[in-house]
Amino acid sequence: MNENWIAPSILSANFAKLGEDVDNVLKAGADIVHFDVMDNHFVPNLTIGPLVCEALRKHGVTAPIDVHLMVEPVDRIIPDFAKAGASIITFHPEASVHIDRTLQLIKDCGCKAGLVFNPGTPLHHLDYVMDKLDMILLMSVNPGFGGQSFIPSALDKLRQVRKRIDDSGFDIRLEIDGGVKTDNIRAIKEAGADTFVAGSAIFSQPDYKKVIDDMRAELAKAG
Ligand SMILES: O=C(CO)[C@@H](O)[C@H](O)COP(=O)(O)O
Ligand SMILES: [Fe+2]
Repeated sequence: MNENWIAPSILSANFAKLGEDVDNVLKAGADIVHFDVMDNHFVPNLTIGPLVCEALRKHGVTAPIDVHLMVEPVDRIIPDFAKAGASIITFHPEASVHIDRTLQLIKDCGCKAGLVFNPGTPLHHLDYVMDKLDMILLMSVNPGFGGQSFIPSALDKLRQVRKRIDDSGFDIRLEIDGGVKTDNIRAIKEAGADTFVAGSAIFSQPDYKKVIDDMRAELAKAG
């Protein structure tokens, strides 16, 4: 796999032809599929669940599926997503009463596990669980919708988390989600991210390959 993962958010894909759209974005060079799950309770929007994840697997999608849970409570739905073919499952600490238990549940189900931080969520939730994390996802918009603008304070937060990961010595991906575009991806990489969710930036364009190639070219310039 590439060192930098491009993760198209299928929230901005065409749901009327989702399998085909996911095939096309993977063919265009995407590394993983970012799968946004919203419950109209934890966030003000309603999207897709395990049945759609399973349908993508049955359709033939073999790339990792990165399930971003924006639901509360989280534990009940985790085994269903694992059975449906999820590879990575991330959740927000506000949505779980026992984050260590939820992380362990994800791992016991055979998936990689991660925590998601909203722009205003402090990082202390990382304090005692670094050894259980495969991914840390920082939101650079408030969750619920695609197509929002990148919140600049996420860059400083990325730098802080990059240091925490490097100091820990654990192998943890650092993912950024919200408002990622060709013109800011380099600064985001330089702040420490290695996994880049992009929804509207990719799916709003007719040529997915051009956007992904342009993003990789920007990433290659990062110092
Ligand atoms: O989790 C979310 C929104 O809650 C994201 O994954 C968005 O879907 C990203 O979309 P863009 O900001 O890239 O359009
Ligand atoms: Fe997301």
